[in-house]
Parts: sequence; structure tokens; C-alpha cells
Amino acid sequence: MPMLKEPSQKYKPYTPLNLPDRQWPSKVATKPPYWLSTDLRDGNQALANPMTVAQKTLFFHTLLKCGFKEIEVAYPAASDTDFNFVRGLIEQGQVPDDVWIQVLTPAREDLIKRTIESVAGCKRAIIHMYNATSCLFREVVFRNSKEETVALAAKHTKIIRQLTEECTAKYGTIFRYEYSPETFTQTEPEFAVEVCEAVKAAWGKAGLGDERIIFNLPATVEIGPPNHYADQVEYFCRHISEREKIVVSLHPHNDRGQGIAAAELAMLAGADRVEGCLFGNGERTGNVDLVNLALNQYTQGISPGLDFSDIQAVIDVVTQCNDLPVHPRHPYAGELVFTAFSGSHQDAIKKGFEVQRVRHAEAARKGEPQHWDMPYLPIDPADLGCNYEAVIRVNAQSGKGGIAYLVQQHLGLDMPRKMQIAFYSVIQDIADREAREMTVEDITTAFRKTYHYGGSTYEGRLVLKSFKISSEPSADLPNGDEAADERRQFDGTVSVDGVLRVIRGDGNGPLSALLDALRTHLDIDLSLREYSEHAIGQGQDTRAASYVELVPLARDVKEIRRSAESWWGIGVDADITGSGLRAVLSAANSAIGDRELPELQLSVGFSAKTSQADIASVVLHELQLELPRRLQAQFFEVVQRAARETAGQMSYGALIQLFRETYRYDIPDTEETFALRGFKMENLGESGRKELTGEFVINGKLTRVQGQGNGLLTAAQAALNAHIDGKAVIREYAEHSIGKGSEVKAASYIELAYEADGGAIRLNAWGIATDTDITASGLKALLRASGTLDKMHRKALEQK
Ligand SMILES: CC(=O)SCCNC(=O)CCNC(=O)[C@H](O)C(C)(C)COP(=O)(O)OP(=O)(O)OC[C@H]1O[C@@H](n2cnc3c(N)ncnc32)[C@H](O)[C@@H]1OP(=O)(O)O
Ligand SMILES: CC(C)C(=O)C(=O)O
Repeated sequence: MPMLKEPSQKYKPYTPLNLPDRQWPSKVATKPPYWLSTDLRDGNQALANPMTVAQKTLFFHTLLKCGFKEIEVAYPAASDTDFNFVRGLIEQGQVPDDVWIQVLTPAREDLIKRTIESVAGCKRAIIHMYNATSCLFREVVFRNSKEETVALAAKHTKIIRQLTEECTAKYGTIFRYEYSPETFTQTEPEFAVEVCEAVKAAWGKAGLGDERIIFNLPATVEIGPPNHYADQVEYFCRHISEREKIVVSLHPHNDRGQGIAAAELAMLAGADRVEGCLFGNGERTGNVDLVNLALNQYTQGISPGLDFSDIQAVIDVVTQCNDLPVHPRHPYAGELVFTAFSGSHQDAIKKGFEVQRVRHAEAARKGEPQHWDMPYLPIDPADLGCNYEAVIRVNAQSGKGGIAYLVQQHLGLDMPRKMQIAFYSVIQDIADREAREMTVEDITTAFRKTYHYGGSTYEGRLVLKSFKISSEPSADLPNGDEAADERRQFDGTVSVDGVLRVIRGDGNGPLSALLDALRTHLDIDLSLREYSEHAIGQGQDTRAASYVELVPLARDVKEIRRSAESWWGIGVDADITGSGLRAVLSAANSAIGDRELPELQLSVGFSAKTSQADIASVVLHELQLELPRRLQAQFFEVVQRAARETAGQMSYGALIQLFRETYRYDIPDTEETFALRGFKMENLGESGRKELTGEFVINGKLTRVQGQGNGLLTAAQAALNAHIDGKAVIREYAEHSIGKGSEVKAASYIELAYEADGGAIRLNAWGIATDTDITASGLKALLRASGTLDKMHRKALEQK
């Protein structure tokens, strides 16, 4: 059947009350009402499968946790389940002393008796009686006149008075009385007042405080707009006598979807109390939603006296007991209500959080309140135990702001604006292609893949293993040139397609030095266009995050600016230089794509073009040794001398052999004239100084040694100096680990400067050693360097 063209032929408009001097429109809410939850009665009676005792008990305790002090627990005369549930609560002492349990009964003597029996022995109880008072109900349901309707209510009120007094005498239960003129909103306003006056007179003992009688004015069916309900409530409040002895209560239903508005306006109109259900369960379209009402007040700065700080726990219990879901868009509680999918909302929320953070810090500093003022978010999700994760969700409707917000929340990275735009298009492509929502996981994974960020799974073809930045004046610049001081050298070990390579470069700063190294060794030609950084975390755990934008190698700033092509990179490190270098490699990885890179030529001989870094790369590749820069230089000279003798030809095998022999690397201790046999180290008091005692082979003889120093190596050095002719000092020391896990060992490099014969003999030598113990590897390197010096000294003496 189609909808009517003329609905007026079927539906009569509601006739509003004429209340021209209404006061409520200019009132403002300043305090919460008394709350009564009728979930266990009105909510329960509306369920296809009413709750079991176990479910009701769980629900009851959830209501207590939320802070309800008045709870309508049942219609006890309706069923044994309801009656026994109430008895159980009382007999098992589950009702706290400050909580009123309320029970509903119709105006029927047998059912009233059973109802009062159900609460006998309880500390505090409210007996709630109702009969419908509207014309329709009088005529159709009760077939009663107005007088008979009044008489029914008054008569049964008297019965309740008598039975409750008997019960108090016997069990000490404190009673209050609530009367509902059911269908109040459809009842003639003056008649509703008349019935309630009769009930008040029949009760005969309405007083102040807890002795007030409760008149509950239900919108049993919501048939009019909320302002009309407010008018009716204001009319009632103004016409009922002894207003101070009355609690005016509301019981809105939601048939027109205006239950919340009706309750809020009727509270302005003078009501003191609201009955409703959590998340709006109840007959037909439900009772007014108490969570919604309470949180509306909360967001106006009024403490509602109810606690929903773990709203999900409440939702879980309510949905489980009612077997009804909470709609995803339900105010405050739906799973989507703190979620923004659209780009402009996300952008505004992200900006809102940023600005608010600053504003709150300033307010905290001044000791002022930190007000919540956020675009699109009327309440702080955290106040309801929700985190911000759900706030921004990403699909094809989303923008850069939301995506950047999620990256910031989940990876702690605050991308610069232009990088946000670049990453946005990455996500847009995926979201469009896959036509689905992008989860946080999707976004963070895409971020890691795009920028080769976050551990070995996402590593690119170029990975920084170790580096040293030095600021020795560049050889290319004349001494005294100021620019010489500003130049930086990058020396690093980089894994290139899984092969470790030593690369070196020179620039105005560490990043340009690395770019130079990439250009020199790997033919990767890039220039830096943008750089920014920020700290992540606080205190000892602070790390640095750096962001770079690289463009194809450009001649000047203009060309850099104009470049249409660019690649972004991100690096995080404990050290700001490290994070910047990593960011450069991150962007360089994107720039090279799968282009072939020049390989380290392991089979080609030494040539004039071979550089220190190439030699160091071979040593690194073959022996996993990351030679310090000065040692690279020294060995390079050794190689050059040797290559001269072989007309520039030297195989890589010969190169490694030369290295082993030069530094006596990997040669067993037994063949050594200087070697470590054992050692012990002690701290000397609180000074931090160390004492080393040990057994060293010195000049081929096992010797007991002892020495002190600021560190272990200086103590060992002192111990050794006592047994050799001249004096050696440690000029440079470096160490690194080789391998991983249980296979890991330490590599140590020591350069000793030696002086003998009153300065007539001055020598330098490196010692290299590895050991599973870092201290032992340091001592062995020291003794190796000493052994080399000893030989050099003898040779020098022979030459004299
Ligand atoms: C708006 C509300 O939500 S009010 C609460 C509604 N909740 C419930 O009804 C749930 C519990 N109810 C029940 O279990 C049952 O209805 C009972 C036990 C109360 C009564 O059951 P029954 O005696 O079988 O009567 P029935 O359910 O048919 O109720 C209708 C009768 O009660 C009368 N009645 C309805 N409301 C009231 C009332 N508030 N006071 C007195 N009588 C009433 C009707 O006029 C009708 O009387 P009639 O049989 O003389 O015509
Ligand atoms: C019993 C009354 C208060 C009721 O539930 C209603 O009118 O909806």
C-alpha cells in the first residue's frame, strides 16, 4: 500500500497546551537530575528474550559501577524470575545501603502485595505504581470515567501506604512512593494534576528530602515535539501543590526520535529526575538514553554524577544482556563516533590536536584549566576510555592530514608537509586500487615499505652499517682556508645489495659528504632539497628523526628548487647525524629503484684508479674488518708500495695476504713475541682508575705485568711500558662487532706512537685483533702493535 497523499485524513495533529508565559526556554541546565535506570524493568520487558537472573545481576552491578543510586530492578508481580531476582539481590546483600531499588506494580491489590513482598527486608525501596490516565486509555483499556481513574489511583495508593508501613514495621525497610499517570503526555494537563493531587492526598505523608513523593510524568508514547512536553511539565510543576514535597520525574520514550531533546527541555521546565535506559533500550524505539543525556551534560561542563570512563565495558555488558547491538553511529558509544574518514575532517582534527597541545601546555604553565576545543570532536574520547586510534580512519575520501596523523600516532614521526603530500599519494593509490578502508597496519606498512624504514624486513638496497664523520681539513683546500674547517668527511660501511662496501666522501656537512660518497663509489647522483628533524621521546630514550628530500644532481640552488622529480627519506637514530644519514639513504633507495649499481670488482687487480675506500672495501668484504680511516690510509700506502713491485698487478687474494702479514692478523699467539696469556682488572676505589695485572709474552718471555691507568688499555699500556725500552702511547683506538647472536666477536684497532732513545727513534704501528671478549681483543691489539713496534725498533737500530 502506498503512503497516503493526504495523511491528515488518517492522522490528527497533536493539540499543544497553550502556555504563553512558559519560562523554560530561557533557562540553562546547571546541575544533573536524579537518574533512575529502568533497564531491568522497562528495558527488560521490551526484549524478545527477557534477561536471565545471571544477566540481570551482571547488569545491576554494572549500573552500580556507573554510579546509579536509583535502579528499577523489576516488575516483580509479572513472573517468578523477576520476583526471585529481587529477593536474590536483597537476600545476598547485593544492594549497597545508599542505593534505592525500585519495583513497578499496576494498581491491583494482589499484584501490589506481591510487589511489596519482593522488597521486604531491603534497606531502601521505591514502590512505583501506575495507571494510565489519558482519554484513550480511560475509554479503551480501562473503560473508566475520570472519577474512576482518580479513585483507582487513590485507592491503591492507600493500599500501598498500609502495606509498606507494615513491611517497615516488620523488616525496617525504608520506602518511598512513586506514582506515574501513565500516558501523561496524552492526558489533559489539568486532569494529570488532579490525579496526582488525589494520589498525594491518599499517600498523606509527602514530606521533604527522602519523604518527597515522586510524580513520574511519562511520555509513554512520544506523540508530540519536545517543546510541548516541556510545556506540559512546566504546567504540572506550576500547578501541583506543595511542589517542595514532590520529585518531578520524567520518563521519555523515543517514538519520534526526540527523547533526548524532550528530556533536556523538560528538565529546564522544572523536572528533577529522569528515568531511562542505557543506550536507549526500551519499548518500541526505546526509553530515553541515559548515557547520551549524561554525557551531553558532561560536555557542557556539568558533572553528571555517572561514570562512563570505561564506556566499552558498559557497552559489552549491555549488548550481551540485551542481545541488541549499539548502533555504530550511536552518540558517544557507537564504534564510528570518534572516527573521521573524510580528508577535511581529518585535517582539522590533526591541526586541532597540534594547536591544543600547545594551548594546554601554556594553560598548564599558567595553572589555568586546559579546555577541550577540537574541531569535529565534541568530547575527548580518552574521557570515555577510548583512545585516539579510532579517531582517524583512512579510505579514498581521506586526505594527507589524517594519514600523517596516523603515522605520527603509530610511528611517532611528524612528517614535513611536503612529505605528507608525497605519502598521501602513495596511500591514495592503494586505497583507490583496492577500494577499501586502509587500516593503521596498511598505512604503517606502506610507510615502512616506501621509505625503507623500520628494521631488516623493510631495508632497501643501501643500508648504513657504520660511519664516522670527521672534520679534518680537506686536502683539496689550502691551509688556513676557513672553509677547510667547515668541511666534513664521511667514512662509512654501507651494505650495497647485500655486499659490504666502504665508501668515503667529502662535503659541507655530513649529508653532503654522504651524497658525495654515493656519487663517487656508486654513481648515485643526487642533491639535497629539504631537510628537517625533530626529537622522538624524552630523556635517555630520546631519538632523532630526520626527513630529507633529494632531487637529481643539480648544479645550483635554482635547479634544485625547480626539479620536478624528488624522493623523500626518513631516518631515526639515537644520534642526529646518524638519523640524517639514514634519511639520505632512505631517499636514495627510492631514487635508485632497481637500477644497476657499479659492483665492487673483486677479481680485478690493483690499479691507479683504486682508492683507499676500494682497498678498505676488499678488507671489509673478505675479513669483515671496518678499518679506521687512518689505518685505511696506512694500509693503502703498504698496498701501493707492494703494487709497484708487481707492476700494478695485485690479486685480491694477495691483497688480503698482504694485510694479514702486515698486521699479523689472524696469526696464532704462539708465533708472537708479544702476546696475551692472561689478565685481571680491578677498579681502584671510587676514582674510576683501573689496575691491570697480567701475564704477557714480552720479547718472547712470559712476564708478569702490573699497571694503572684511567682505563683498561691505558693501564695495560703502563704495564707494558715498564718492560720495554722506549715509551708507547695509544694514539687511536676503534672497535666494532663482527657477526650476530652467539657468533658475535669484537674487533679492536690500536695505533701506538712510540718514542725511544730520547726521541731519536719515533715510530707508529697499528695492532688489530679479534676475540669473543672485547677487553681481550683490545689487549691483543695492543700487544700486536707493540710486537710490530719492537720489530721496527730493532730494524731501525740495525740500520743505524
Ligand atoms: C507503559 C508500561 O510499560 S507499563 C508496564 C508494562 N509492563 C508489563 O506489562 C510487564 C508485566 N506485566 C505482566 O506480566 C502482566 O501484564 C500482569 C502480570 C501485570 C497482569 O497480567 P494479567 O492479569 O494477565 O493481565 P493483562 O496482562 O492482560 O493486563 C491487562 C489488564 O490489566 C489492566 N491494567 C492495565 N494496566 C493497569 C494498571 N496500571 N493498573 C491496573 N490495571 C491495569 C487492563 O485494564 C487489563 O484489565 P482487564 O483484564 O480487566 O481488561
Ligand atoms: C510505567 C510507566 C512509567 C511507563 O513505563 C511508561 O509510561 O512508559
